[in-house]
Amino acid sequence: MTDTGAEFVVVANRLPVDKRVQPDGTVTWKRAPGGLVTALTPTLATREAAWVGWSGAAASTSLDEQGAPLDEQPRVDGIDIHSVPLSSGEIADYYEGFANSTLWPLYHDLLVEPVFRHDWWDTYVTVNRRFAEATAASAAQGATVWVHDYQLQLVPAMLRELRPDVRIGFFLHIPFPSYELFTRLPWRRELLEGLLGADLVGFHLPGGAENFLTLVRRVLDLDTSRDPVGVRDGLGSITTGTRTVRVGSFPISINAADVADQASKTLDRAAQIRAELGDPRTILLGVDRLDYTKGIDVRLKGLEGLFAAGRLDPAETVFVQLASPSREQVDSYIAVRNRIERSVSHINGTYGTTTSPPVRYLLQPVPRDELLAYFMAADVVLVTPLRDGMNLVAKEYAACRADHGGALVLSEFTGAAAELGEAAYLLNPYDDQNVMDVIEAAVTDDPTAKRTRMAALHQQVRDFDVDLWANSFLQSLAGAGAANEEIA
Ligand SMILES: Nc1nc2c(ncn2[C@@H]2O[C@H](COP(=O)(O)OP(=O)(O)O)[C@@H](O)[C@H]2O)c(=O)[nH]1
Ligand SMILES: O=P(O)(O)OC[C@H]1O[C@H](O[C@H]2O[C@H](CO)[C@@H](O)[C@H](O)[C@H]2O)[C@H](O)[C@@H](O)[C@@H]1O
Repeated sequence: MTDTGAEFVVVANRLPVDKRVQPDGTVTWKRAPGGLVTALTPTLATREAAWVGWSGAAASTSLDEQGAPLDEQPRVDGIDIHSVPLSSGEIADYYEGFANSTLWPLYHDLLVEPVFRHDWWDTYVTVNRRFAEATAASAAQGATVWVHDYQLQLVPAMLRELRPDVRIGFFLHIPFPSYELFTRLPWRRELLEGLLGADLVGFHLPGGAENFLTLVRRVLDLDTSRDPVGVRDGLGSITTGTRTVRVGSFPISINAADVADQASKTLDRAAQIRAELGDPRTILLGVDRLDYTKGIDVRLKGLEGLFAAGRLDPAETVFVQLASPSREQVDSYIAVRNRIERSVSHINGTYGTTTSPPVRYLLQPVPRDELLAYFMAADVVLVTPLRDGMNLVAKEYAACRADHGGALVLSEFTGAAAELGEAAYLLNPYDDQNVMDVIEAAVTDDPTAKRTRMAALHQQVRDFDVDLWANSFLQSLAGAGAANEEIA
């Protein structure tokens, strides 16, 4: 880190680098390509930048005099990496506990029952404070700080307390729930007050922004705007003391030109994948973290129904599900994995032969190039979440298909449906009949109609890419911060 600190600081639960410890104990850090780091690369490249986050592993370093693990600060590709250490107990209570067993299910429509535990909350506060302190130490005077996601909702107010000179933006990557769901939280006031430390609070969809405005008005009794919030425009506002917090909708996207370019180099591998799968008439594909929100079981049930009714022929159809292990210590994730694996076995046992099972299921992340080759090989991609903040897989598939081949089946309950819903094959994952009808239509529809739909999807993601997301958020933040600084 420079002596004066960074002028742009990203704060996210995850670091954009992987830490490797060699057998001799030497530590190396390698950039890990992820959605957020790709999105922010142009911004990070043009400024003195720092990234505050967690390495993903329990801290193995020694403890300081307060008993907290010591942190690490490598510089990787010009970014000051500030690694916030978490002990294994903190990972259990803050990450697996409060973030992923309380907030995640509550914000995703109670798909599983959230667990409310005061000891988890206490650790969430402690860890958020550690992130805020690390950020305060790494930011230059007047820096712009962009805090990300539900794991760190207390950071904006904690950071403002420590560093009133910095501009603070907060972006939530998952859905933001209604008053009725959110107010179940025993700590509803604290979480809202935490977010109000920001100059700008951003959501994917206007609905999330409007839920936030309603909650602030009703729970904290503050003055807020009441007009509908627009997309990248028409910001809402909240008055708190002498400050105005702006509230907006900024749908995240991908670097579509880059994805299309990379995908165009995988055509040989795509042809090889089709051959390896037995050259079926139809390849269906799912790509997800193994999460109960993603509706992997929904698509399996739909497929089974279509096989059972003779509407799709299992001898001519292969469904490939690429699943990445996720949050594996959390009970609800263990349960959904068991459900999915039972269903895969049942379908293959009932509708397959020993040499050609209709479902191919992989529980491992695949390399990026391989993933793009699967997108190019797929006739239909199934994106069927019960609830999802955005869903970048849907956008990546649309970006890959510059050839206008393939078809996208997309759940209404994804953020992506707000932009891709007209040209995708839209389904309601809660309606078994509709799931079957829509998957069947995407397989059997007239090829010209499919090409028209994919051309529209591809154009949409080319026109609204990730630069637009980052730039529109940061421009709104600059405006919101400047207005507050004038008053101060
Ligand atoms: N390289 C690779 N990327 C994956 C794999 N599975 C999912 N991804 C990527 O992970 C991201 C998932 O983002 P999204 O659909 O928004 O869902 P999220 O998991 O809830 O963030 C996308 O960029 C996917 O391409 C995999 O097996 N390999
Ligand atoms: O860090 P993990 O616990 O392994 O989880 C991975 C990320 O999952 C979530 O992704 C969300 O953000 C995407 C991009 O905005 C969006 O498309 C998707 O709908 C969301 O589910 C989570 O929000 C991230 O914090 C996690 O790092």
